Amino acid sequence: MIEIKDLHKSYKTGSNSLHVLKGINFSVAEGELVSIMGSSGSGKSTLLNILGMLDEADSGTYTLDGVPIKNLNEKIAARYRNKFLGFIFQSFNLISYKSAVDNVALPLYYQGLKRKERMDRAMAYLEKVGLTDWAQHLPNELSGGQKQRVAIARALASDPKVLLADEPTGALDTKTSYEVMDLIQKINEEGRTILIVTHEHDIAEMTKRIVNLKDGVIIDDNKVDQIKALQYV
Ligand SMILES: Nc1ncnc2c1ncn2[C@@H]1O[C@H](COP(=O)(O)OP(=O)(O)OP(=O)(O)O)[C@@H](O)[C@H]1O
Repeated sequence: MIEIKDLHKSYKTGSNSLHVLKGINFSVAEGELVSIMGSSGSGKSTLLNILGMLDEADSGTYTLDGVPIKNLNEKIAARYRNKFLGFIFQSFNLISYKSAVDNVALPLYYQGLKRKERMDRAMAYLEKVGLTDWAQHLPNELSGGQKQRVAIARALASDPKVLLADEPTGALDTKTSYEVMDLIQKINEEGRTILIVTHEHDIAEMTKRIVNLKDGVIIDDNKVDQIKALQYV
């Protein structure tokens, strides 16, 4: 589903250049649930932004569902992004003056769906995340966990092949974080490929594979089952 080879990325600030990704190689098969871990500044968000086609690498290759992502014009890139990728953010990024159902339905408007179809689909995804009764509420009437559920429903509504989540539990308390991760696991079990950036070990251990970044390189990449088995040796 995802294949990246020898990816490099630097940021230029004035006369300085900061080499953030220094030759990243990894692939993610369809249906995987992967977390990307690493300390602050290790390049996690930079990598996720490139995977999300929100930014481009300086060199290396990125192939998404067999399609090389490079030098696509903005229109084609946007179409690919909408078709293949769904995004979940730490701060939910809901539109404050729109109800839960309208937030979920909004991306479907840009896909050209008619109002009734948008609303039916948005309600179906709200039901999936357990928020049918909250459809008409505004974001500020919802708890953090509920807001993230709305954001997950919105990400799913356009039926992307891959979900990319940047610290999806970063703004939530522990109990709510686990509930959101339970939902993410359920969505993954239905076959959706999911990548999560997190700096929390217990959250990463609720995925199936942990990729560890340090100073712009992958220092280890292991299945969670194997990590857990080793903890008991
Ligand atoms: N647009 C930018 N311009 C300049 N430097 C940047 C830019 N974005 C990120 N950086 C720098 O690149 C490095 C990696 O940032 P990145 O956000 O990818 O790290 P991270 O692992 O996600 O960190 P955190 O856990 O704190 O979010 C940091 O030193 C950061 O300051």
